[in-house]
Amino acid sequence: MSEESLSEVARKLELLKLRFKDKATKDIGLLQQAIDQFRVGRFGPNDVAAAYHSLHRLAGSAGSFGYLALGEEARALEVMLKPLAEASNEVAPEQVQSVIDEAFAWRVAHLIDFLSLDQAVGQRAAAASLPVNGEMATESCVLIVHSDPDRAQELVQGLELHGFAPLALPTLQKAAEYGLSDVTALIAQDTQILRDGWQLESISDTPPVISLGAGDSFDERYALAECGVDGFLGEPVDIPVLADYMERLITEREESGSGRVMIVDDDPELLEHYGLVLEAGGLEVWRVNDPADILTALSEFRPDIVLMDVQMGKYRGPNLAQMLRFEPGWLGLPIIYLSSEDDREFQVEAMAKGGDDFLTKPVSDDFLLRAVTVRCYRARQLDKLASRDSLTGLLKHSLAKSEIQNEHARCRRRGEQAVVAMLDLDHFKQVNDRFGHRAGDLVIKGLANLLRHQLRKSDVIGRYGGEEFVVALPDCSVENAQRIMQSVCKHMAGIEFHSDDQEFTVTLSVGMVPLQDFLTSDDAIDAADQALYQQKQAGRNGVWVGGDKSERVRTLG
Ligand SMILES: Nc1nc2c(ncn2[C@@H]2O[C@H](COP(=O)(O)OP(=O)(O)OP(=O)(O)O)[C@@H](O)[C@H]2O)c(=O)[nH]1
Repeated sequence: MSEESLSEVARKLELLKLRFKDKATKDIGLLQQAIDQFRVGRFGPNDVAAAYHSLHRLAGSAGSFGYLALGEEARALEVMLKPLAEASNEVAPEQVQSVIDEAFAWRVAHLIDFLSLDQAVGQRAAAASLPVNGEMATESCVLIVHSDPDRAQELVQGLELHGFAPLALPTLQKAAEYGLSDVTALIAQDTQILRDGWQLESISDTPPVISLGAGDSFDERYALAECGVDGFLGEPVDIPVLADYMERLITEREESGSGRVMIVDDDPELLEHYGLVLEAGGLEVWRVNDPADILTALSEFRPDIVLMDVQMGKYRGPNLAQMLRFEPGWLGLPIIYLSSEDDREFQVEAMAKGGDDFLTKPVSDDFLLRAVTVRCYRARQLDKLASRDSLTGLLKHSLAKSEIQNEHARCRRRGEQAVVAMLDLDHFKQVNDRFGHRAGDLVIKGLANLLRHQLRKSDVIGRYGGEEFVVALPDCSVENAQRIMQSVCKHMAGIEFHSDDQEFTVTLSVGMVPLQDFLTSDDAIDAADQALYQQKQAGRNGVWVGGDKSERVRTLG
Protein backbone atom coordinates (compact mmCIF):
# COMPACT_ATOMS: atom_id res chain seq x y z
CA MET A 1 0.00 0.00 0.00
CA SER A 2 1.38 3.43 -0.94
CA GLU A 3 2.35 6.09 1.62
CA GLU A 4 -0.53 8.16 0.34
CA SER A 5 -3.19 5.52 0.89
CA LEU A 6 -1.73 4.71 4.31
CA SER A 7 -2.09 8.31 5.43
CA GLU A 8 -5.63 8.27 4.02
CA VAL A 9 -6.37 5.23 6.23
CA ALA A 10 -4.80 7.03 9.20
CA ARG A 11 -7.01 10.06 8.54
CA LYS A 12 -10.14 7.89 8.36
CA LEU A 13 -9.21 6.09 11.59
CA GLU A 14 -8.74 9.45 13.31
CA LEU A 15 -12.20 10.58 12.13
CA LEU A 16 -13.75 7.38 13.44
CA LYS A 17 -12.08 7.97 16.75
CA LEU A 18 -13.61 11.44 16.97
CA ARG A 19 -17.03 9.98 16.17
CA PHE A 20 -16.55 7.38 18.88
CA LYS A 21 -15.56 10.06 21.42
CA ASP A 22 -18.66 12.04 20.60
CA LYS A 23 -20.96 9.05 20.91
CA ALA A 24 -19.29 7.81 24.11
CA THR A 25 -19.71 11.25 25.70
CA LYS A 26 -23.45 11.11 25.01
CA ASP A 27 -23.76 7.50 26.21
CA ILE A 28 -21.92 8.24 29.46
CA GLY A 29 -24.21 11.24 30.07
CA LEU A 30 -27.31 9.08 29.58
CA LEU A 31 -25.84 6.38 31.80
CA GLN A 32 -25.15 8.88 34.55
CA GLN A 33 -28.76 10.14 34.42
CA ALA A 34 -30.06 6.55 34.60
CA ILE A 35 -27.85 5.70 37.58
CA ASP A 36 -29.09 8.79 39.44
CA GLN A 37 -32.66 7.60 38.86
CA PHE A 38 -31.86 4.04 40.02
CA ARG A 39 -30.43 5.41 43.28
CA VAL A 40 -33.76 6.96 44.16
CA GLY A 41 -35.66 3.79 43.23
CA ARG A 42 -36.94 5.00 39.84
CA PHE A 43 -36.51 2.32 37.19
CA GLY A 44 -38.62 0.13 34.93
CA PRO A 45 -38.22 -3.64 34.30
CA ASN A 46 -35.66 -3.26 31.45
CA ASP A 47 -33.77 -0.18 32.61
CA VAL A 48 -31.02 -2.00 34.51
CA ALA A 49 -30.42 -4.36 31.59
CA ALA A 50 -30.19 -1.33 29.26
CA ALA A 51 -27.57 0.30 31.51
CA TYR A 52 -25.66 -2.97 31.61
CA HIS A 53 -25.66 -3.20 27.78
CA SER A 54 -24.48 0.38 27.50
CA LEU A 55 -21.49 -0.42 29.74
CA HIS A 56 -20.90 -3.67 27.83
CA ARG A 57 -20.72 -1.77 24.50
CA LEU A 58 -18.35 0.78 25.97
CA ALA A 59 -16.13 -1.94 27.43
CA GLY A 60 -15.99 -3.69 24.05
CA SER A 61 -15.31 -0.72 21.81
CA ALA A 62 -13.28 1.86 23.78
CA GLY A 63 -10.00 -0.09 23.54
CA SER A 64 -10.21 -0.29 19.76
CA PHE A 65 -10.22 3.49 19.54
CA GLY A 66 -7.27 3.91 21.89
CA TYR A 67 -9.18 4.45 25.16
CA LEU A 68 -7.91 1.40 27.01
CA ALA A 69 -8.47 2.73 30.53
CA LEU A 70 -12.06 3.70 29.70
CA GLY A 71 -12.68 0.18 28.40
CA GLU A 72 -11.28 -1.39 31.56
CA GLU A 73 -13.30 0.85 33.87
CA ALA A 74 -16.52 0.20 31.91
CA ARG A 75 -15.76 -3.54 32.06
CA ALA A 76 -15.37 -3.41 35.89
CA LEU A 77 -18.72 -1.63 36.25
CA GLU A 78 -20.37 -3.99 33.76
CA VAL A 79 -19.28 -7.01 35.80
CA MET A 80 -20.82 -5.48 38.95
CA LEU A 81 -24.12 -4.86 37.17
CA LYS A 82 -24.31 -8.25 35.45
CA PRO A 83 -26.15 -10.23 38.24
CA LEU A 84 -28.88 -7.57 38.35
CA ALA A 85 -29.22 -7.46 34.57
CA GLU A 86 -29.49 -11.22 34.34
CA ALA A 87 -31.82 -11.75 37.30
CA SER A 88 -34.80 -13.78 36.14
CA ASN A 89 -37.24 -12.01 38.49
CA GLU A 90 -37.81 -8.35 38.87
CA VAL A 91 -35.19 -6.82 41.14
CA ALA A 92 -36.16 -4.92 44.25
CA PRO A 93 -35.01 -1.29 44.74
CA GLU A 94 -32.89 -2.40 47.76
CA GLN A 95 -31.01 -4.92 45.63
CA VAL A 96 -30.33 -2.25 43.00
CA GLN A 97 -29.19 0.25 45.60
CA SER A 98 -26.86 -2.29 47.22
CA VAL A 99 -24.93 -2.55 43.94
CA ILE A 100 -25.41 0.98 42.67
CA ASP A 101 -24.12 2.71 45.74
CA GLU A 102 -22.42 6.06 46.04
CA ALA A 103 -19.06 4.67 44.92
CA PHE A 104 -20.63 3.09 41.81
CA ALA A 105 -22.35 6.36 40.88
CA TRP A 106 -19.09 8.25 41.39
CA ARG A 107 -17.26 5.87 39.07
CA VAL A 108 -19.93 6.24 36.37
CA ALA A 109 -19.78 10.03 36.70
CA HIS A 110 -16.03 9.92 36.23
CA LEU A 111 -16.06 7.65 33.16
CA ILE A 112 -16.01 10.84 31.12
CA ASP A 113 -12.54 11.70 32.49
CA PHE A 114 -11.12 8.62 30.83
CA LEU A 115 -11.95 10.08 27.43
CA SER A 116 -9.14 12.57 27.92
CA LEU A 117 -6.72 9.71 28.57
CA ASP A 118 -5.94 8.88 25.00
CA GLN A 119 -3.70 5.85 25.01
CA ALA A 120 -3.48 5.57 21.31
CA VAL A 121 0.24 6.30 21.43
CA GLY A 122 1.02 2.97 23.02
CA GLN A 123 -1.47 1.39 20.70
CA ARG A 124 -1.42 1.53 16.99
CA ALA A 125 -2.44 5.07 16.31
CA ALA A 126 -1.37 5.62 12.76
CA ALA A 127 -2.06 3.22 10.00
CA ALA A 128 1.37 4.09 8.61
CA SER A 129 2.84 1.53 10.99
CA LEU A 130 0.40 -1.23 10.11
CA PRO A 131 2.11 -4.32 8.70
CA VAL A 132 1.42 -4.07 5.03
CA ASN A 133 1.40 -7.32 3.17
CA GLY A 134 -1.42 -6.83 0.79
CA GLU A 135 0.52 -6.01 -2.31
CA MET A 136 2.07 -8.98 -3.96
CA ALA A 137 4.05 -8.72 -7.09
CA THR A 138 2.08 -9.96 -10.03
CA GLU A 139 5.02 -10.45 -12.37
CA SER A 140 7.08 -13.56 -11.91
CA CYS A 141 10.42 -11.77 -11.93
CA VAL A 142 13.24 -13.88 -10.47
CA LEU A 143 16.72 -12.59 -9.65
CA ILE A 144 19.55 -15.08 -10.00
CA VAL A 145 22.86 -14.35 -8.31
CA HIS A 146 25.56 -16.72 -9.53
CA SER A 147 29.31 -16.27 -9.87
CA ASP A 148 29.51 -18.52 -12.94
CA PRO A 149 27.98 -16.55 -15.84
CA ASP A 150 27.44 -19.67 -17.99
CA ARG A 151 25.54 -21.49 -15.26
CA ALA A 152 23.56 -18.32 -14.53
CA GLN A 153 22.58 -18.15 -18.21
CA GLU A 154 21.48 -21.80 -18.18
CA LEU A 155 19.24 -21.06 -15.20
CA VAL A 156 17.81 -18.00 -16.96
CA GLN A 157 16.98 -19.95 -20.11
CA GLY A 158 15.52 -22.89 -18.19
CA LEU A 159 13.31 -20.73 -15.98
CA GLU A 160 12.13 -18.65 -18.94
CA LEU A 161 10.64 -21.77 -20.44
CA HIS A 162 8.65 -22.29 -17.24
CA GLY A 163 7.10 -18.85 -17.66
CA PHE A 164 9.29 -16.91 -15.19
CA ALA A 165 11.03 -13.65 -16.08
CA PRO A 166 14.55 -14.36 -14.74
CA LEU A 167 17.43 -11.89 -14.55
CA ALA A 168 21.04 -12.86 -13.77
CA LEU A 169 23.04 -10.50 -11.55
CA PRO A 170 26.65 -10.78 -10.40
CA THR A 171 26.20 -9.78 -6.73
CA LEU A 172 23.58 -9.56 -4.01
CA GLN A 173 24.18 -5.83 -3.69
CA LYS A 174 23.09 -5.48 -7.31
CA ALA A 175 20.01 -7.56 -6.53
CA ALA A 176 19.15 -5.31 -3.57
CA GLU A 177 19.45 -2.23 -5.81
CA TYR A 178 16.98 -3.78 -8.21
CA GLY A 179 13.94 -3.04 -6.02
CA LEU A 180 12.79 -6.20 -4.34
CA SER A 181 9.12 -5.36 -4.08
CA ASP A 182 8.72 -6.29 -7.77
CA VAL A 183 10.54 -9.59 -7.42
CA THR A 184 8.77 -12.91 -6.88
CA ALA A 185 11.82 -14.97 -5.90
CA LEU A 186 15.56 -14.68 -5.47
CA ILE A 187 17.99 -17.48 -6.17
CA ALA A 188 21.45 -17.16 -4.64
CA GLN A 189 24.33 -19.45 -5.33
CA ASP A 190 25.56 -20.38 -1.88
CA THR A 191 25.74 -19.56 1.80
CA GLN A 192 28.91 -17.52 1.53
CA ILE A 193 27.36 -15.13 -0.96
CA LEU A 194 24.39 -14.65 1.31
CA ARG A 195 26.55 -14.13 4.38
CA ASP A 196 29.09 -11.80 2.80
CA GLY A 197 26.85 -9.75 0.65
CA TRP A 198 23.73 -8.99 2.49
CA GLN A 199 21.92 -8.96 5.80
CA LEU A 200 18.60 -10.37 4.65
CA GLU A 201 16.74 -9.30 7.76
CA SER A 202 17.59 -5.68 7.10
CA ILE A 203 15.54 -5.73 3.92
CA SER A 204 11.79 -5.58 4.22
CA ASP A 205 9.49 -7.26 1.72
CA THR A 206 12.18 -9.78 0.80
CA PRO A 207 10.87 -12.25 -1.78
CA PRO A 208 11.31 -15.97 -1.12
CA VAL A 209 15.05 -16.73 -1.21
CA ILE A 210 16.31 -20.07 -2.51
CA SER A 211 19.92 -21.09 -2.17
CA LEU A 212 21.59 -23.49 -4.57
CA GLY A 213 24.25 -25.09 -2.42
CA ALA A 214 27.19 -27.17 -3.50
CA GLY A 215 27.61 -28.78 -0.08
CA ASP A 216 24.63 -30.21 1.69
CA SER A 217 25.93 -30.46 5.26
CA PHE A 218 23.92 -29.84 8.42
CA ASP A 219 26.05 -26.79 9.20
CA GLU A 220 25.48 -25.27 5.79
CA ARG A 221 21.74 -25.76 6.04
CA TYR A 222 21.77 -24.25 9.53
CA ALA A 223 23.73 -21.24 8.27
CA LEU A 224 21.18 -20.75 5.50
CA ALA A 225 18.29 -20.82 7.95
CA GLU A 226 20.21 -18.27 10.04
CA CYS A 227 20.47 -15.98 6.98
CA GLY A 228 16.69 -16.13 6.56
CA VAL A 229 16.70 -18.34 3.45
CA ASP A 230 13.38 -20.01 2.59
CA GLY A 231 14.56 -22.95 0.52
CA PHE A 232 17.60 -24.99 -0.45
CA LEU A 233 18.34 -27.20 -3.44
CA GLY A 234 21.61 -29.08 -3.88
CA GLU A 235 23.56 -28.62 -7.16
CA PRO A 236 23.27 -29.79 -9.87
CA VAL A 237 19.76 -28.44 -9.95
CA ASP A 238 17.06 -29.95 -12.14
CA ILE A 239 15.25 -26.91 -13.62
CA PRO A 240 11.68 -28.37 -13.53
CA VAL A 241 12.26 -29.32 -9.88
CA LEU A 242 13.55 -25.79 -9.14
CA ALA A 243 10.61 -24.20 -10.98
CA ASP A 244 8.14 -26.29 -9.03
CA TYR A 245 9.89 -25.50 -5.73
CA MET A 246 9.77 -21.76 -6.50
CA GLU A 247 6.14 -21.98 -7.46
CA ARG A 248 5.28 -23.53 -4.11
CA LEU A 249 7.19 -20.90 -2.11
CA ILE A 250 5.72 -18.01 -4.10
CA THR A 251 2.16 -19.34 -3.76
CA GLU A 252 2.60 -19.86 -0.01
CA ARG A 253 3.96 -16.33 0.38
CA GLU A 254 1.10 -14.85 -1.62
CA GLU A 255 -1.59 -16.75 0.21
CA SER A 256 -0.26 -16.02 3.69
CA GLY A 257 -1.08 -12.33 3.31
CA SER A 258 -4.41 -12.42 1.57
CA GLY A 259 -7.94 -13.28 2.51
CA ARG A 260 -11.56 -12.29 2.42
CA VAL A 261 -13.19 -11.31 5.68
CA MET A 262 -16.81 -10.47 6.36
CA ILE A 263 -17.37 -8.39 9.52
CA VAL A 264 -20.82 -8.35 11.12
CA ASP A 265 -21.25 -5.65 13.76
CA ASP A 266 -24.14 -3.33 14.51
CA ASP A 267 -21.82 -0.59 15.76
CA PRO A 268 -21.02 1.40 12.58
CA GLU A 269 -17.87 3.09 13.93
CA LEU A 270 -16.38 -0.15 15.22
CA LEU A 271 -17.31 -1.91 11.98
CA GLU A 272 -15.56 0.79 9.94
CA HIS A 273 -12.55 0.77 12.26
CA TYR A 274 -12.03 -3.00 11.97
CA GLY A 275 -12.62 -2.78 8.22
CA LEU A 276 -9.97 -0.09 7.71
CA VAL A 277 -7.41 -1.91 9.88
CA LEU A 278 -7.86 -5.18 8.00
CA GLU A 279 -7.87 -3.51 4.58
CA ALA A 280 -4.67 -1.64 5.42
CA GLY A 281 -3.15 -5.05 6.15
CA GLY A 282 -4.04 -6.31 2.67
CA LEU A 283 -7.26 -8.22 3.39
CA GLU A 284 -10.46 -7.84 1.40
CA VAL A 285 -13.32 -6.80 3.67
CA TRP A 286 -17.10 -6.81 3.40
CA ARG A 287 -18.92 -4.89 6.14
CA VAL A 288 -22.37 -5.97 7.36
CA ASN A 289 -24.03 -3.50 9.71
CA ASP A 290 -27.49 -5.07 9.76
CA PRO A 291 -27.39 -8.80 10.65
CA ALA A 292 -30.51 -9.33 8.50
CA ASP A 293 -28.28 -8.76 5.41
CA ILE A 294 -25.90 -11.55 6.30
CA LEU A 295 -27.18 -14.26 3.91
CA THR A 296 -27.16 -12.04 0.81
CA ALA A 297 -23.71 -10.68 1.73
CA LEU A 298 -22.34 -14.21 2.17
CA SER A 299 -23.43 -15.44 -1.22
CA GLU A 300 -22.18 -12.30 -2.96
CA PHE A 301 -18.82 -12.04 -1.23
CA ARG A 302 -18.02 -15.68 -0.35
CA PRO A 303 -15.62 -14.84 2.51
CA ASP A 304 -12.86 -17.05 3.89
CA ILE A 305 -13.94 -16.21 7.43
CA VAL A 306 -16.65 -14.26 9.26
CA LEU A 307 -15.92 -11.99 12.22
CA MET A 308 -19.11 -11.52 14.21
CA ASP A 309 -20.12 -9.43 17.18
CA VAL A 310 -22.05 -11.39 19.81
CA GLN A 311 -24.71 -8.94 20.87
CA MET A 312 -26.34 -6.97 18.06
CA GLY A 313 -29.65 -5.42 19.13
CA LYS A 314 -32.30 -8.13 18.96
CA TYR A 315 -29.87 -10.56 17.27
CA ARG A 316 -27.31 -12.75 19.01
CA GLY A 317 -24.19 -13.93 17.16
CA PRO A 318 -24.41 -17.59 18.27
CA ASN A 319 -28.01 -17.84 16.96
CA LEU A 320 -26.95 -16.28 13.65
CA ALA A 321 -24.05 -18.76 13.44
CA GLN A 322 -26.41 -21.65 14.06
CA MET A 323 -28.77 -20.29 11.43
CA LEU A 324 -25.96 -20.07 8.84
CA ARG A 325 -25.17 -23.73 9.40
CA PHE A 326 -28.67 -24.61 8.06
CA GLU A 327 -27.14 -24.06 4.60
CA PRO A 328 -24.82 -26.95 3.68
CA GLY A 329 -22.65 -24.48 1.70
CA TRP A 330 -21.78 -22.58 4.90
CA LEU A 331 -21.16 -25.59 7.11
CA GLY A 332 -17.38 -25.25 6.90
CA LEU A 333 -17.20 -21.44 7.03
CA PRO A 334 -15.12 -20.36 10.07
CA ILE A 335 -17.02 -17.93 12.30
CA ILE A 336 -15.06 -15.96 14.86
CA TYR A 337 -16.84 -14.03 17.55
CA LEU A 338 -15.50 -10.64 18.38
CA SER A 339 -16.88 -9.97 21.80
CA SER A 340 -16.14 -8.35 25.11
CA GLU A 341 -17.62 -11.44 26.79
CA ASP A 342 -14.74 -13.11 28.62
CA ASP A 343 -16.76 -15.70 30.54
CA ARG A 344 -15.29 -19.06 29.38
CA GLU A 345 -18.59 -20.89 30.00
CA PHE A 346 -20.40 -18.45 27.74
CA GLN A 347 -17.69 -18.74 25.08
CA VAL A 348 -17.86 -22.54 25.03
CA GLU A 349 -21.64 -22.45 24.82
CA ALA A 350 -21.49 -19.94 21.95
CA MET A 351 -18.99 -22.10 20.09
CA ALA A 352 -21.21 -25.14 20.49
CA LYS A 353 -23.74 -23.13 18.48
CA GLY A 354 -21.71 -23.00 15.31
CA GLY A 355 -18.86 -20.61 16.07
CA ASP A 356 -15.19 -21.57 15.81
CA ASP A 357 -13.24 -19.13 17.93
CA PHE A 358 -13.36 -16.09 20.16
CA LEU A 359 -11.40 -12.85 19.99
CA THR A 360 -11.98 -10.94 23.20
CA LYS A 361 -12.52 -7.18 22.90
CA PRO A 362 -10.83 -4.82 23.25
CA VAL A 363 -8.45 -6.13 20.69
CA SER A 364 -5.48 -4.11 19.46
CA ASP A 365 -5.33 -3.38 15.74
CA ASP A 366 -2.09 -5.26 15.41
CA PHE A 367 -3.41 -8.37 17.14
CA LEU A 368 -6.67 -8.25 15.18
CA LEU A 369 -4.82 -8.12 11.86
CA ARG A 370 -2.44 -10.92 12.76
CA ALA A 371 -5.13 -13.16 14.25
CA VAL A 372 -7.45 -12.66 11.27
CA THR A 373 -4.67 -13.11 8.68
CA VAL A 374 -3.57 -16.40 10.22
CA ARG A 375 -7.15 -17.68 10.40
CA CYS A 376 -7.79 -16.65 6.78
CA TYR A 377 -4.66 -18.48 5.69
CA ARG A 378 -5.76 -21.65 7.47
CA ALA A 379 -9.26 -21.41 6.06
CA ARG A 380 -7.85 -21.02 2.54
CA GLN A 381 -5.52 -23.96 3.01
CA LEU A 382 -8.44 -26.15 4.10
CA ASP A 383 -10.55 -24.91 1.23
CA LYS A 384 -7.67 -25.65 -1.13
CA LEU A 385 -7.50 -29.22 0.11
CA ALA A 386 -11.12 -29.67 -0.86
CA SER A 387 -11.17 -27.73 -4.13
CA ARG A 388 -7.63 -28.04 -5.52
CA ASP A 389 -5.91 -30.94 -7.15
CA SER A 390 -3.14 -32.10 -4.84
CA LEU A 391 -0.46 -32.65 -7.52
CA THR A 392 -0.83 -29.35 -9.39
CA GLY A 393 -2.72 -27.02 -7.04
CA LEU A 394 -5.14 -26.28 -9.91
CA LEU A 395 -8.93 -26.42 -9.61
CA LYS A 396 -10.38 -29.91 -9.49
CA HIS A 397 -12.61 -31.14 -12.34
CA SER A 398 -15.99 -30.26 -10.77
CA LEU A 399 -14.98 -26.82 -9.53
CA ALA A 400 -13.35 -25.91 -12.86
CA LYS A 401 -16.59 -26.91 -14.61
CA SER A 402 -18.72 -24.82 -12.29
CA GLU A 403 -16.40 -21.78 -12.72
CA ILE A 404 -16.70 -22.17 -16.50
CA GLN A 405 -20.48 -22.43 -16.13
CA ASN A 406 -20.46 -19.09 -14.24
CA GLU A 407 -18.27 -17.52 -16.92
CA HIS A 408 -20.60 -18.84 -19.65
CA ALA A 409 -23.65 -17.34 -17.89
CA ARG A 410 -21.81 -14.02 -17.47
CA CYS A 411 -20.85 -13.90 -21.17
CA ARG A 412 -24.37 -14.68 -22.35
CA ARG A 413 -25.87 -12.12 -19.97
CA ARG A 414 -23.52 -9.29 -20.86
CA GLY A 415 -22.85 -10.20 -24.48
CA GLU A 416 -19.12 -10.63 -23.79
CA GLN A 417 -16.66 -13.04 -25.35
CA ALA A 418 -14.54 -15.76 -23.76
CA VAL A 419 -12.70 -18.88 -24.87
CA VAL A 420 -12.68 -22.37 -23.43
CA ALA A 421 -9.77 -24.71 -24.22
CA MET A 422 -8.94 -28.35 -23.51
CA LEU A 423 -5.24 -29.27 -23.26
CA ASP A 424 -3.70 -32.74 -23.35
CA LEU A 425 -0.06 -33.87 -23.13
CA ASP A 426 1.06 -35.83 -26.18
CA HIS A 427 2.04 -39.50 -25.94
CA PHE A 428 2.08 -39.20 -22.19
CA LYS A 429 1.75 -42.93 -21.68
CA GLN A 430 5.18 -43.29 -23.29
CA VAL A 431 6.65 -40.74 -20.85
CA ASN A 432 5.48 -42.84 -17.92
CA ASP A 433 6.57 -46.08 -19.55
CA ARG A 434 10.04 -44.84 -20.48
CA PHE A 435 10.95 -42.49 -17.63
CA GLY A 436 8.73 -43.58 -14.77
CA HIS A 437 5.67 -42.20 -13.02
CA ARG A 438 7.68 -39.72 -10.92
CA ALA A 439 9.08 -38.07 -14.04
CA GLY A 440 5.54 -38.08 -15.49
CA ASP A 441 4.27 -36.26 -12.39
CA LEU A 442 6.95 -33.59 -12.82
CA VAL A 443 5.81 -33.03 -16.41
CA ILE A 444 2.20 -32.58 -15.27
CA LYS A 445 3.33 -30.10 -12.57
CA GLY A 446 5.52 -28.33 -15.13
CA LEU A 447 2.55 -27.71 -17.41
CA ALA A 448 0.41 -26.55 -14.47
CA ASN A 449 3.05 -24.02 -13.41
CA LEU A 450 3.54 -22.84 -16.97
CA LEU A 451 -0.20 -22.20 -17.28
CA ARG A 452 -0.21 -20.26 -14.01
CA HIS A 453 2.55 -17.99 -15.33
CA GLN A 454 1.33 -17.52 -18.86
CA LEU A 455 -2.34 -16.92 -18.08
CA ARG A 456 -3.95 -14.10 -16.11
CA LYS A 457 -5.11 -14.37 -12.51
CA SER A 458 -8.70 -14.03 -13.73
CA ASP A 459 -8.43 -17.07 -16.06
CA VAL A 460 -9.88 -20.40 -14.93
CA ILE A 461 -7.34 -23.24 -14.96
CA GLY A 462 -8.37 -26.75 -13.94
CA ARG A 463 -6.95 -30.26 -14.05
CA TYR A 464 -9.70 -32.06 -15.93
CA GLY A 465 -8.33 -35.57 -15.70
CA GLY A 466 -4.95 -37.35 -15.60
CA GLU A 467 -2.94 -35.44 -18.22
CA GLU A 468 -5.85 -33.35 -19.47
CA PHE A 469 -6.43 -29.71 -18.45
CA VAL A 470 -9.26 -27.24 -19.04
CA VAL A 471 -8.86 -23.49 -19.30
CA ALA A 472 -11.32 -20.60 -19.67
CA LEU A 473 -10.11 -17.17 -20.75
CA PRO A 474 -12.70 -14.48 -19.92
CA ASP A 475 -12.86 -11.32 -21.96
CA CYS A 476 -10.61 -12.76 -24.66
CA SER A 477 -11.03 -13.11 -28.44
CA VAL A 478 -10.37 -16.42 -30.20
CA GLU A 479 -7.37 -14.83 -31.98
CA ASN A 480 -5.78 -13.74 -28.72
CA ALA A 481 -6.50 -17.05 -27.03
CA GLN A 482 -4.94 -18.86 -29.96
CA ARG A 483 -1.79 -16.75 -29.70
CA ILE A 484 -1.57 -17.37 -25.95
CA MET A 485 -2.08 -21.12 -26.31
CA GLN A 486 0.47 -21.34 -29.10
CA SER A 487 2.95 -19.68 -26.78
CA VAL A 488 2.12 -22.22 -24.04
CA CYS A 489 2.70 -25.07 -26.55
CA LYS A 490 6.01 -23.54 -27.62
CA HIS A 491 7.25 -23.12 -24.04
CA MET A 492 6.15 -26.64 -23.12
CA ALA A 493 7.97 -28.18 -26.06
CA GLY A 494 11.16 -26.33 -25.03
CA ILE A 495 11.29 -27.54 -21.42
CA GLU A 496 13.95 -30.18 -20.84
CA PHE A 497 12.95 -32.79 -18.29
CA HIS A 498 15.43 -35.21 -16.75
CA SER A 499 15.16 -38.75 -15.52
CA ASP A 500 18.35 -40.35 -14.31
CA ASP A 501 20.78 -39.44 -17.06
CA GLN A 502 18.22 -39.05 -19.80
CA GLU A 503 16.80 -35.80 -21.09
CA PHE A 504 13.41 -35.59 -22.74
CA THR A 505 10.80 -33.07 -23.89
CA VAL A 506 7.01 -33.34 -24.04
CA THR A 507 4.57 -31.57 -26.37
CA LEU A 508 1.01 -30.46 -25.90
CA SER A 509 -2.17 -30.40 -27.99
CA VAL A 510 -4.95 -27.85 -27.50
CA GLY A 511 -8.52 -27.58 -28.77
CA MET A 512 -10.47 -24.37 -28.23
CA VAL A 513 -13.86 -22.79 -28.96
CA PRO A 514 -15.60 -19.47 -28.23
CA LEU A 515 -17.55 -20.10 -25.01
CA GLN A 516 -20.43 -17.72 -25.70
CA ASP A 517 -21.34 -19.46 -29.00
CA PHE A 518 -22.74 -22.50 -27.17
CA LEU A 519 -26.05 -23.01 -25.42
CA THR A 520 -24.45 -24.50 -22.31
CA SER A 521 -20.92 -24.53 -20.93
CA ASP A 522 -20.92 -28.34 -21.12
CA ASP A 523 -21.59 -28.11 -24.87
CA ALA A 524 -18.64 -25.71 -25.20
CA ILE A 525 -16.34 -28.05 -23.24
CA ASP A 526 -17.43 -30.99 -25.43
CA ALA A 527 -16.73 -28.95 -28.56
CA ALA A 528 -13.29 -27.94 -27.25
CA ASP A 529 -12.62 -31.64 -26.58
CA GLN A 530 -13.57 -32.47 -30.19
CA ALA A 531 -11.22 -29.71 -31.40
CA LEU A 532 -8.49 -31.27 -29.26
CA TYR A 533 -9.17 -34.62 -30.91
CA GLN A 534 -8.79 -32.94 -34.32
CA GLN A 535 -5.41 -31.57 -33.26
CA LYS A 536 -4.31 -35.05 -32.09
CA GLN A 537 -5.37 -36.45 -35.47
CA ALA A 538 -3.49 -33.70 -37.26
CA GLY A 539 -0.17 -34.56 -35.65
CA ARG A 540 -0.39 -33.10 -32.09
CA ASN A 541 1.81 -30.24 -30.72
CA GLY A 542 -0.40 -27.27 -31.56
CA VAL A 543 -3.75 -25.52 -31.34
CA TRP A 544 -7.03 -26.29 -33.13
CA VAL A 545 -9.87 -23.79 -33.17
CA GLY A 546 -13.23 -25.55 -33.27
CA GLY A 547 -16.86 -24.51 -33.04
CA ASP A 548 -19.16 -23.59 -35.88
CA LYS A 549 -16.53 -21.72 -37.85
CA SER A 550 -14.22 -24.68 -37.42
CA GLU A 551 -11.01 -24.09 -39.16
CA ARG A 552 -7.57 -25.35 -38.38
CA VAL A 553 -5.42 -22.30 -37.98
CA ARG A 554 -1.90 -23.40 -37.24
CA THR A 555 -0.04 -26.40 -35.98
CA LEU A 556 3.33 -26.07 -34.34
CA GLY A 557 6.15 -28.53 -34.76
N1 LIG B 1 2.62 -39.78 -14.03
C1 LIG B 1 1.30 -39.65 -14.12
N2 LIG B 1 0.64 -40.22 -15.16
C2 LIG B 1 -0.69 -40.08 -15.26
C3 LIG B 1 -1.42 -39.35 -14.29
N3 LIG B 1 -2.72 -39.38 -14.66
C4 LIG B 1 -2.81 -40.08 -15.80
N4 LIG B 1 -1.58 -40.51 -16.19
C5 LIG B 1 -1.21 -41.32 -17.35
O1 LIG B 1 -1.42 -40.60 -18.54
C6 LIG B 1 -1.47 -41.55 -19.61
C7 LIG B 1 -2.49 -41.12 -20.65
O2 LIG B 1 -2.35 -41.95 -21.74
P1 LIG B 1 -3.31 -41.98 -22.99
O3 LIG B 1 -4.69 -41.53 -22.59
O4 LIG B 1 -3.17 -43.32 -23.64
O5 LIG B 1 -2.82 -40.87 -23.93
P2 LIG B 1 -1.38 -40.47 -24.45
O6 LIG B 1 -0.36 -41.52 -24.26
O7 LIG B 1 -1.08 -39.14 -23.84
O8 LIG B 1 -1.62 -40.29 -25.99
P3 LIG B 1 -2.30 -39.10 -26.76
O9 LIG B 1 -3.20 -38.37 -25.84
O10 LIG B 1 -3.06 -39.75 -27.87
O11 LIG B 1 -1.22 -38.21 -27.27
C8 LIG B 1 -1.77 -42.91 -18.98
O12 LIG B 1 -0.62 -43.72 -19.07
C9 LIG B 1 -2.05 -42.56 -17.52
O13 LIG B 1 -1.59 -43.57 -16.62
C10 LIG B 1 -0.68 -38.79 -13.19
O14 LIG B 1 -1.24 -38.15 -12.29
N5 LIG B 1 0.65 -38.97 -13.15
